[in-house]
Amino acid sequence: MDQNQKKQAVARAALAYVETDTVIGVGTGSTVNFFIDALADIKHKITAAVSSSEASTERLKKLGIDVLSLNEVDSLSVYVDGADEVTEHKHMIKGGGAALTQEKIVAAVAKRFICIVDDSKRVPVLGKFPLPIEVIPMARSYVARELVKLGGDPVYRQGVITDNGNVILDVHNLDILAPRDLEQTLNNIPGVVSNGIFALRGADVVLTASESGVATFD
Ligand SMILES: O=C[C@H](O)[C@H](O)[C@H](O)COP(=O)(O)O
Repeated sequence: MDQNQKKQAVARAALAYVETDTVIGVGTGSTVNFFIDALADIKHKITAAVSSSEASTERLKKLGIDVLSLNEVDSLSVYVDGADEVTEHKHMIKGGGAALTQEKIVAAVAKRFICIVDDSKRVPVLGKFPLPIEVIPMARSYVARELVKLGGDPVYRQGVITDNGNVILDVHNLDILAPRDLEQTLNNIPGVVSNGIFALRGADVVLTASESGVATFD
């Protein structure tokens, strides 16, 4: 099974968490793209979707799935999204596709977060994947200096502007042994819009595809 087949298998497994007649939250990325494609087969089952990026909104709409703005809904039954890294504590790094801020907001509204990954994303400790941080453009250099003080090695993601009009710093070499503390510390730096640690609100269920099938961890 190649990586795309694993992504497709785990995306299809997530359909079991889609509740009838509810609005669901949809993440961003290559794994979620397989989920959106699979969702099209059962689109009559849901009321609509709330999306975490322009890319996912476009894909959902193309497949005839209604997309609502988050301000139009009070609750989401479930949020389905991929991750760049996930631990056994269901803490994640996200934002490889620069969609972290809207992903974090949509996930916060959802009753359950279903994380869908292939086995290459499972890690014992977060941090090998450079940690994405969305930053207000005029604060970029200041935030970078603060990140160096925290022991990180920030790299400006050239040519990328987020859906919110901001920039991304990818932080290498951070020791993420206490993800909830670091998530909070990073949130407190003026100019940081959000950071890619999802630990204060981690996943509720992690579905992992490997050669032997899809494993559920909840
Ligand atoms: O900003 C992007 C998101 O956090 C993605 O969910 C994450 O990067 C995983 O993407 P993929 O499924 O393409 O590996």
